[in-house]
Amino acid sequence: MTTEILLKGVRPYGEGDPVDVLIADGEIAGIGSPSATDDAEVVEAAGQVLLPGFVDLHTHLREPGREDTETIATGSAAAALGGYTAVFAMANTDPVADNAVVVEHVWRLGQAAGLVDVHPVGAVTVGLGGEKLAELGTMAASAAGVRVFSDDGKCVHDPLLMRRALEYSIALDAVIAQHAEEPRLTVGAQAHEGEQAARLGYAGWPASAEESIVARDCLLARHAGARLHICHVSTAGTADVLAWAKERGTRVSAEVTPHHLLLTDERLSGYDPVNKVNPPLRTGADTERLRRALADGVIDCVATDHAPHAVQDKDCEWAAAKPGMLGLQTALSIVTETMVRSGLLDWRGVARVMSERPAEIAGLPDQGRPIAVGEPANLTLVDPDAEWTVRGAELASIAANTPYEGMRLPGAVTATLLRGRFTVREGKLA
Ligand SMILES: NC(=O)N[C@@H](CC(=O)O)C(=O)O
Ligand SMILES: [Zn+2]
Ligand SMILES: [Zn+2]
Repeated sequence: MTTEILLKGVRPYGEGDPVDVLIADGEIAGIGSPSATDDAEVVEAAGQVLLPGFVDLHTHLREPGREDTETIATGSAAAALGGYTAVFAMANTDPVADNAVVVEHVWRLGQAAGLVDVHPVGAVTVGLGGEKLAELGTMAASAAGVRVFSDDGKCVHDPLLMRRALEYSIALDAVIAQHAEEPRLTVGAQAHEGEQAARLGYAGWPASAEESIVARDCLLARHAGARLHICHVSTAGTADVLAWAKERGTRVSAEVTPHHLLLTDERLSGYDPVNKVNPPLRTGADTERLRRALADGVIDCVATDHAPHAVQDKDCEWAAAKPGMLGLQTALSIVTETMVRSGLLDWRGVARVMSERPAEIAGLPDQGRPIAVGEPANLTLVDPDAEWTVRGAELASIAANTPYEGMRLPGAVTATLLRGRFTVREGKLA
């Protein structure tokens, strides 16, 4: 038998009076004033909020291929420190995760690291080439049990191929996650198409390049009766399209990143490529609409799009820099800032958008579960009153490309439990 853990004085979902929560054998064994054995590990957690462990549908762990920027072990550490108990690792590695061998490799490395369940996302097309469907069936049947497929980084822009992928996904009970970017509309694009890009002289990435693909794919998914997930929604217009599609019963879900909830293209005046990301930072009106869409369920969940990059790929001229920013260790704080402090979500709502909905979308039976006796102890403890200052060099990722460098942020993850075992304790890896 494993040692029991007693979390003292926590508030599940930030609601009601403080209770003690007993964890034994990987499960929640008691809530209220349960009695623990003498050798139980007691954690004084007065005032802290207990949430189901976070689930990230969108992360880039860079292994295999770019282990100089992140590995599955270092990315797992960043995830656990960020309160995550499961993450989905995108397929745009080198080699691409477009076959059973690569996805099984990623799954096994994640289990060996043991800090978070790393679920590989399988590529939709061979080599992310957008020309030929990958073997979705063998990836689904592999030890990794892939249920989320995406060419993220690239858009599956051929409508016939997208239609076939959606049709094929039904039999696998899988979901196709689309990076919505019509490539013909974003040739050479460097920034959100608008006043700011015009002022800085950057080729623009128009909102319609995202919205047109989202609308098209909602129609394709509805026609096929398949499940579609939209990656990193970045525009107000996409929220409108999603609201319309959901109203008419389309099986579509969507995620928004913390950075698209907080940051705008006004940041680009500093010419610092740390702010370069795909899709680009949009306008204040977009962030406002995205926050409301997340609060009212038009957007289902938060996903980090954690995208580590090497110094030489970021510390260079804007046009040559790679798009993407770190996100795993700052997500909870950005959500606290944009959604909780603003009054748009309570902690019950945070549990929904950071744990329950992503677990449902990906079909994970043991994640995003209620905080109740007999449920698996995949849990996150949050200090809602804590503040901390972001230092890229201190984050667990190998890369340090955080856009929040030096910012003071609210909300801190103090502990994470995976199947009843601490992966993080007192804010540090256990
Ligand atoms: N978001 C990004 O700007 N970059 C991602 C790819 C992606 O999510 O499209 C990456 O892999 O670096
Ligand atoms: Zn993408
Ligand atoms: Zn991505």
